[in-house]
Amino acid sequence: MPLTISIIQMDIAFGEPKKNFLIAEQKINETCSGEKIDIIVLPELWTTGYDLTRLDEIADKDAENTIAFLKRMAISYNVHLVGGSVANKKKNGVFNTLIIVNNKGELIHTYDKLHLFQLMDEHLYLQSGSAEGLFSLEDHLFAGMICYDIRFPEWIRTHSTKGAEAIFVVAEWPLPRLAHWKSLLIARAIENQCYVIACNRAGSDPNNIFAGHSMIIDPWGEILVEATQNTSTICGTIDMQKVKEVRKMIPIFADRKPEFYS
Ligand SMILES: O=C(O)CCC(=O)C(=O)O
Repeated sequence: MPLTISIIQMDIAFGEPKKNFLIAEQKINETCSGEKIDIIVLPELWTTGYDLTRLDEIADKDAENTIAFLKRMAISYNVHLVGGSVANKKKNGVFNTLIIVNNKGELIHTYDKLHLFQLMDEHLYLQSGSAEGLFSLEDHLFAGMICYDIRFPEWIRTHSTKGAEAIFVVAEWPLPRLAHWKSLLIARAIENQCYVIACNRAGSDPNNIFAGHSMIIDPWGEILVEATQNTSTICGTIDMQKVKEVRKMIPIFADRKPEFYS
């Protein structure tokens, strides 16, 4: 059964979680007031932005507020949420955590960003995760990835060889590397023969202008929908039959020779 996805490419108020919860709620309300949406996607660090020096103060303790918010949205609008990532303050530090909640309001999975991006000082303020991003919704296996993770094809492959049919990417990807964003996302879709559903943020913060250009790419590498650089919500439909067809036509998973790869 095809699934309709809504990607919320929002601007993020720097270091202001309260404001960002209001923005997200309004956008979720707007996108759910039209056609039936199955899955909503939010961007990376959407409650705080990259206000890293204040994380101790503004990070969400055990992501409690964010999880409660996502559960409330999921039940109110009967929608699954790949609820973006947030600064998540645990006992052993602050993590960049992606949260998935299903349309019954159940917490399905959390994934802590594995690869920390040194160019934006993440390694100085955040802890690296240690577990996979696989999760299941509507009887399909998906994977959640965060921004810089897409530069590590082996990490995405770890998930596609375990059966992921779509990769959800949440990001705050800066404008100067827009060409990398597009090329990497398309490459990940083609080489893993899966959908790539990528949600970037819009706007700017004191250090960066962000690229926007959220998109949905099919398993053949075709872009189905793509946002501009501006704040917007884009919708598209994915059909897992297409994943089966492409994987049958060019059976790369059967043809792999992992014994030769280091
Ligand atoms: O890899 C890049 O160029 C951007 C990565 C990034 O912005 C992030 O991981 O937050």
